[in-house]
Amino acid sequence: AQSVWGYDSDNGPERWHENYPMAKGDKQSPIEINSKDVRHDSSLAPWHASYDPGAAKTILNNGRTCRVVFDDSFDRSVLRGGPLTGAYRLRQLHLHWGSSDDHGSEHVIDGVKYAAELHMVHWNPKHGNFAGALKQPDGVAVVGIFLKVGKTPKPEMKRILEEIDNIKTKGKEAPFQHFDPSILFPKSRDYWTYQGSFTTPPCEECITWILLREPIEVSPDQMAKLRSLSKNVCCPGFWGYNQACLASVCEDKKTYLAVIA
Ligand SMILES: NS(=O)(=O)c1ccc2oc(NC(=O)c3ccccc3)nc2c1
Ligand SMILES: [Zn+2]
Repeated sequence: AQSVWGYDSDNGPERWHENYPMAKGDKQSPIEINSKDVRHDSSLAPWHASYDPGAAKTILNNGRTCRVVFDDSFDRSVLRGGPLTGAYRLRQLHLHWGSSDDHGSEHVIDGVKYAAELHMVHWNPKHGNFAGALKQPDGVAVVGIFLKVGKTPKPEMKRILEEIDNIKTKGKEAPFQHFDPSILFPKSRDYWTYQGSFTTPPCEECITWILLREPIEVSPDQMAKLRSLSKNVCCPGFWGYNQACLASVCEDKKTYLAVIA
């Protein structure tokens, strides 16, 4: 259906601008980062996150990704420093992944596509609410963490991925409490930063990106678990990058259904 955006040829990034004019902006994300073009800015401070584990509320499968939602009704879980002025409130975190380990991240670093990319979305309370913050260049700050498949997976990722079994179908939401997402941060706080946008519609150019240089590791079966989320939502919705794997699964199902039919 043309009306719903996605990653197919008829509703993909090349056509998002038809419904979301911002998609044709000059500060669109994601981008490729080439170390040779990166400039060191000595005026940048280190960034700091101080999250309250009690702020975690629910985990939901919105038909595109799995999203953990936090209480952002006051400065309870905030991100400060780095390129930011003031405290930005953590609203949600979600992931982007692909159908195989050689792709899936949205940002590409020196030609490297990681298996997945985790986004922690924060907004600037000086703009009143999230919807207001979307309209401001300093409205939103997203910390991006790259995930690569390895042998020493981060045990903390387990918590999110274990929950996936409870939100198998689109629209499913489950309680997700007592969770401090800063346990997902890699050892190094090194980061790249740039002014960009939402990587999916509405593509608003309101994001200060803070991309962590050091990836975290997940195990092969943790990646499979993430991809399994796609398997159970075989609908033409807007799955995003995992559209490919969903399509393959759908394809299989269709073929399978065709066989049944
Ligand atoms: N990949 S991204 O650039 O981080 C990205 C892209 C698109 C997004 O839409 C939203 N909406 C909410 O969080 C939201 C949460 C609750 C209510 C309304 C909106 N967050 C996004 C982050
Ligand atoms: Zn994202």
